[in-house]
Amino acid sequence: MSTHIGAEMGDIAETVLMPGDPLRAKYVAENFLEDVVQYNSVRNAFGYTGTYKGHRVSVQGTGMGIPSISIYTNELIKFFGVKHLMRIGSIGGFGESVKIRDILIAQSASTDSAIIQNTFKAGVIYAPTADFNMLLTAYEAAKAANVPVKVGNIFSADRFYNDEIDYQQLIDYGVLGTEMETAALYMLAAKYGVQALSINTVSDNLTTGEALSAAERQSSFSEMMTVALETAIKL
Ligand SMILES: O=P(O)(O)O[C@H]1O[C@H](CO)[C@@H](O)[C@H]1O
Ligand SMILES: O=c1cc[nH]c(=O)[nH]1
Repeated sequence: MSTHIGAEMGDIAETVLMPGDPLRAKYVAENFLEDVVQYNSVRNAFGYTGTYKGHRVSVQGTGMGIPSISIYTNELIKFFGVKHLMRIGSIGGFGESVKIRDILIAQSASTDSAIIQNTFKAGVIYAPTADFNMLLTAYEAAKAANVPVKVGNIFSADRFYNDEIDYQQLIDYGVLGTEMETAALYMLAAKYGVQALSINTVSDNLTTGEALSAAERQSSFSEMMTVALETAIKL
């Protein structure tokens, strides 16, 4: 048992899917997993373990933002022995070439969060990076499922509402979209010697103003979950 996860060692699989929204964790458990056991309801950050095609997989809601995902990442690794952490998130796309419903796999994550400066000594700007084996496996799973997928740098923002940031500069430097967790996930996975990947469905586009309806969001997210689960069983 840890401060924010009311489970025992062994209750959580070595591979954990990590949506920000706890209700997305519930949706995955109810629609994609078999023999499901709910192991966490502390703060309504729902966590479940079940099987997918006979392989044990867990899914844990992480909440929004770097402070929140950092709590769950630390506890999953340190208290429950998790080895593969896979964010399944939503993301705002940048530029006209990033389409609604595209899946963006984060090869790396830039950030305006202070976690990098607070971790490394002055002068070092660490680059949080995906595990290559997980990334390659997920990319191949997306291609096999004929799902539109792009791989590259994303931006893990400290603020959802930010009218002071220069999004155009990020676009000019090839950043694909913005969410709020991946940089911390990758940095902490590296710190503890485990593997992490962030897979995100484009729910809206900050350049074009397009956005998915709630119903469209659900079916598009299902494609991401299939990619994530097909990846999980190959690790
Ligand atoms: O849909 P999730 O996984 O929560 O991810 C995105 O959505 C939230 C903001 O609405 C942030 O957590 C952001 O990263
Ligand atoms: O953090 C996020 C997630 C989805 N869309 C955004 O614009 N930002």
